Amino acid sequence: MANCCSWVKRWREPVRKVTLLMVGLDNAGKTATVRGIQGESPEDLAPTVGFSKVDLKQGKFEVTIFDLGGGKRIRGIWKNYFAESYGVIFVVDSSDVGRLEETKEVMTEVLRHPRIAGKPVLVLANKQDREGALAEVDVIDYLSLEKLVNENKCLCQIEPCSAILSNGKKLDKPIKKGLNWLLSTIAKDYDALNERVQKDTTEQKAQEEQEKRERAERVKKLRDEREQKEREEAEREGRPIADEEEPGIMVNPFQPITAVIAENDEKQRKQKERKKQGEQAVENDDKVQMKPVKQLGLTETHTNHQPPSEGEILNSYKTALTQQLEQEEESDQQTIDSADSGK
Ligand SMILES: Nc1nc2c(ncn2[C@@H]2O[C@H](COP(=O)(O)OP(=O)(O)OP(=O)(O)O)[C@@H](O)[C@H]2O)c(=O)[nH]1
Ligand SMILES: [Mg+2]
Repeated sequence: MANCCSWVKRWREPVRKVTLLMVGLDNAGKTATVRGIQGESPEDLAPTVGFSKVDLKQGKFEVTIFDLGGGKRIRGIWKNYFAESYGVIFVVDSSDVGRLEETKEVMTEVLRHPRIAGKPVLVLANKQDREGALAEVDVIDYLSLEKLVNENKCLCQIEPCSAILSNGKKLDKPIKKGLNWLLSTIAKDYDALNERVQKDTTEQKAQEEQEKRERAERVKKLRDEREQKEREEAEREGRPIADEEEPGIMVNPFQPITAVIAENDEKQRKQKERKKQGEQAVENDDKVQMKPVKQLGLTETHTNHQPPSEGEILNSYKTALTQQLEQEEESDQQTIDSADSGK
């Protein structure tokens, strides 16, 4: 009867969405672990550049696991995933004693982060199949794990395991046990965790938006300053202001300089030709009828449409190049932003 009641209770439980973070140093075995959880063989692994996202169903849970790259240069993006995580899986290479100090530093930083502290943590002491791998107690000792989780009020379980032993059909038992512990711990405190996740993610989004706005303003300010400087320089040197120049000599910033020079040479040649034809026309007109210069407007027109000097060409090329660099800088920044936000 009791069994029946608990089955009904479980059956009536709503489906819960849970996001988990898989972190740890590079080469610890995170991707191998995730592959096993997915029911795949942990073969042909390559270092994770950025992150990979895995969705799976575990009983009443719809689980999303973010397998984050552990390389030194990638660790900076981890914090972008803290807000939305309900729990953490920290994978440790128990056979690499030389990196346990680094592991400890990284783990300390993660657990004491305000968006992680207080959340449940599963530590997988991986690569137990390797000779010389540290036993569970030694890993706890090396990492001062008890102190660390107590200080940060994280519920914690450690499982000695071997991700490599999962084989498509069967997940390494300790990993399975650990995952079950993590999900049931989250389930017990789901409402509070969920509320915290919603609040933290909203705050993080607002913060990201604010940073984006500030960055856009900084870029705009830089551009305005540059344009102002260019205007002043142009005024001082008595040459036309860049954006008021004839659009014909505006250079396509994606062309090589040789193509730009050739294009401008061609323009100059055509202008010279037009000028010559114009002069001939005037001469012919003169023969027929003398017209006042003002009416012809020839002198004025020629002054305005004189072929650009080499300096002007170089200047316009410089402007175009600066604009291109600025665009590249902006798009670089956007690439960094999207890598940062990771999604
Ligand atoms: N012997 C042994 N090797 C393992 C085990 N788990 C992973 N490996 C190996 O360790 C190497 C790194 O595994 P990954 O899963 O790619 O490591 P990772 O933590 O995802 O590394 P990054 O993506 O660089 O952060 C691979 O060659 C795996 O085959 C294990 O339990 N035992
Ligand atoms: Mg990986």
